[in-house]
Amino acid sequence: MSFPKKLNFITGNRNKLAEVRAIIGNGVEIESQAIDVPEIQGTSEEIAKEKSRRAAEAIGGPVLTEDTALEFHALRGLPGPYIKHFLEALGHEGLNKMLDSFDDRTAEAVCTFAFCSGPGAEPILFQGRTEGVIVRARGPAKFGWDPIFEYQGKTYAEMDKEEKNRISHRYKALVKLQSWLAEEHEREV
Ligand SMILES: O=c1[nH]c(=O)c2ncn([C@@H]3O[C@H](COP(=O)(O)OP(=O)(O)OP(=O)(O)O)[C@@H](O)[C@H]3O)c2[nH]1
Ligand SMILES: [Mg+2]
Repeated sequence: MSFPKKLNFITGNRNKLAEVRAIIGNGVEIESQAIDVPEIQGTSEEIAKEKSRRAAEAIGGPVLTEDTALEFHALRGLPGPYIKHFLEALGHEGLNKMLDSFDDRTAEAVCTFAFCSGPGAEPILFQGRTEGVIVRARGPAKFGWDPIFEYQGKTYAEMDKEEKNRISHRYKALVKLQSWLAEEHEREV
């Protein structure tokens, strides 16, 4: 497989795209198409893989996709990859209330990128995790559940962009993706 000089990040989420571009910098060109790829049920890994397979089929070429999960430890990992629907239905306060009867409010933000080199190819996964605590909303509500995910005393929403992008689940996954890209490049030259 030839080393991808450009990545076509298929996502309907503009905030994800902005963070990916900010974290990757000038290393690799990130193109994007906002195609709505149907998402299956399953683990984060299964969902991420299938999303990239379907995106590769849809555009007939190499793609990068990403799936984000928010795992509440007290709920044994739920809502996990279904956080989007829980957030839409319950909002920040509803997600907090889900944990009010538990002592444990810890959670993990999980980002799983999948690179699929084309229709029929097996996707490769790059996962990053950041541990935090679910708190009552603090900070501007610009991106999903950022205001209720606290990491070392600050919610993601209270951090400036650079600060979040140095410690986030997405940053950690992109470090792995970038080192894979560098290895592929080494192999080619
Ligand atoms: O506060 C947040 N900080 C983040 O860093 C973050 N990353 C994702 N999300 C939200 O979590 C759900 C994942 O669902 P998701 O992975 O299916 O994403 P999506 O459907 O928006 O886009 P995509 O599937 O087209 O890529 C969606 O509600 C996203 O808005 C975040 N919220
Ligand atoms: Mg989605």
